Amino acid sequence: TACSSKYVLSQMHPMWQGPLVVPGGDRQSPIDIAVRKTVFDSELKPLVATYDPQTCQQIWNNGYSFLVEYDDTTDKNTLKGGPLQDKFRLCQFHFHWGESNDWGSEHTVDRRLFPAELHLVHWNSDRYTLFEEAVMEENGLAVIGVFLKVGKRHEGLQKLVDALPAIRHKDSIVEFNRFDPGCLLPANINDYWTYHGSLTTPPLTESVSWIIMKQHIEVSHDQLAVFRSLLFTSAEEVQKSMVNNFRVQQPIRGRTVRSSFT
Ligand SMILES: NS(=O)(=O)c1ccc(C(=O)NCC(=O)NCCc2c[nH]cn2)cc1
Ligand SMILES: [Cu+2]
Ligand SMILES: [Zn+2]
Repeated sequence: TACSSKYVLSQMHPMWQGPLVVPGGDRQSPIDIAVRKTVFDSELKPLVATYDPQTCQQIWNNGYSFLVEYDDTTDKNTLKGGPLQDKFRLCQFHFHWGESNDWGSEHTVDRRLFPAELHLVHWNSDRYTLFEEAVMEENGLAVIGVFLKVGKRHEGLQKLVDALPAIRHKDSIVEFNRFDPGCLLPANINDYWTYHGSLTTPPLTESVSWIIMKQHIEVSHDQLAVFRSLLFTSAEEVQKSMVNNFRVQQPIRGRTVRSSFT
């Protein structure tokens, strides 16, 4: 496993990440999960994720990543339990990845980097009526993070991979239906780490209950290579490959990462 010391990532950070550290921000993401410093919390409940593939709407390149967006005007795609007090609605999922298989994830486990990380973004529909409201509130969002490793081909991911050439440039969008986000979750979703943090791209708001899965999923080298064929740039601009779209890690600032397993 590649450790981050082998790859001292350049401190130069593309402006898309926004400032390296948000002034006054003491709950920023991503972070390293130092396993021996995590605290087992027996009160953490099993996670209950219920998703309806029919509510999948579009896939688009927003210039940071590619997003698969769901109809979140009803309670068809919900997440509850785990560390959450309320019911949350899936709004979108997206990934972060590197230019090579040696790095790409935003979170790390004992400094171990993964080639990519999936984020399933949910907002608190018990307390708010719109994502845009929830994104500003401390208990507004819940994001499930799943690490990707290079190995066998992920059959469920292929439908998504096949749609990527159509959204190569920034701001391109295509209709995308009947995709079950549940197929991207690991077999066991009850072993996770959880902590309070932020969005990892602007607006970087400290409104996220992070739920990072202990178990990774596997995708093939070729599937990941298609992610890297996307562009940060729009059709008129000089082409820049969409790679290394992860934020540098942020100070833990005394936060505790809880684990649902011993
Ligand atoms: N990397 S990360 O921390 O997980 C993350 C970073 C930024 C955003 C964000 O800014 N997200 C806007 C957005 O997703 N807006 C959708 C609006 C919407 C509502 N309903 C359907 N789409 C979401 C997640
Ligand atoms: Cu900068
Ligand atoms: Zn993300």
